[in-house]
Amino acid sequence: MASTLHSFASAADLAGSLADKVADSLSAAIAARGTASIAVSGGSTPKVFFQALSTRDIAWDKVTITLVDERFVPADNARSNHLLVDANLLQNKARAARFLPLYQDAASAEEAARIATEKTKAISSPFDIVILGMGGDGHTASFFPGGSNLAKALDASTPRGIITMEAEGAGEPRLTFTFSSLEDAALLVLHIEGEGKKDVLAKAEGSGDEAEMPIRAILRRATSPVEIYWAP
Ligand SMILES: O=C(O)[C@H](O)[C@@H](O)[C@H](O)[C@H](O)COP(=O)(O)O
Repeated sequence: MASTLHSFASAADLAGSLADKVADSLSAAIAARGTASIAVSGGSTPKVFFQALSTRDIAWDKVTITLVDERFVPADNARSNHLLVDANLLQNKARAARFLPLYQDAASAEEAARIATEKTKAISSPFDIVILGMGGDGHTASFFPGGSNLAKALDASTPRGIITMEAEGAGEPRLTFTFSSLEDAALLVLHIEGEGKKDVLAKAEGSGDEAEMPIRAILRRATSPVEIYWAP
């Protein structure tokens, strides 16, 4: 599917513009269905965007927020994406939103993925909004090169839901929504920042296997147009 690059002079400009776009999309979904859903990524990039979005005056009590992926750690662990969202997005007006975590206090990541899949089925699909990030290795979500479940994660026929992923660059075992869960969001955003990530994107947009740079699956096969938000 096509992608559109939206470039900004600064991270602050990008955050404000993306927060406005997301708030408008959430409000449109609420007007149409009475509810709205958004799946966000963790990492270091989204923090300023989360803070901007948290201030937007929309019907947050009608919004369900979840994560694109999560490290298999509890929410009090510094590596937790839940902790990042709690500290930066579930603040201000967005405090009224419902948050569905992926991490579950289970005996294994596999059991946590099974439970999280069941619990997130309550979110209507497709997502209204998905915000993806991208690592320097071309991963997105927890679709890591060499990942234990990469083929299953990227297979369009894999049912929607959450699966585990282990990979050299991933740290802890990961819980991640599948490609099939993310690729048809009404608003599909790839949020990256820095010259280095722009170079990684250019390489990903070139030829090569999806397994080498899994972001290629989104860029090449997503049903929805990919809105790429970039700032230096
Ligand atoms: O759990 C995570 O880390 C994210 O979901 C992951 O997919 C992230 O988006 C990329 O790794 C980019 O991370 P940075 O924003 O830190 O570069």
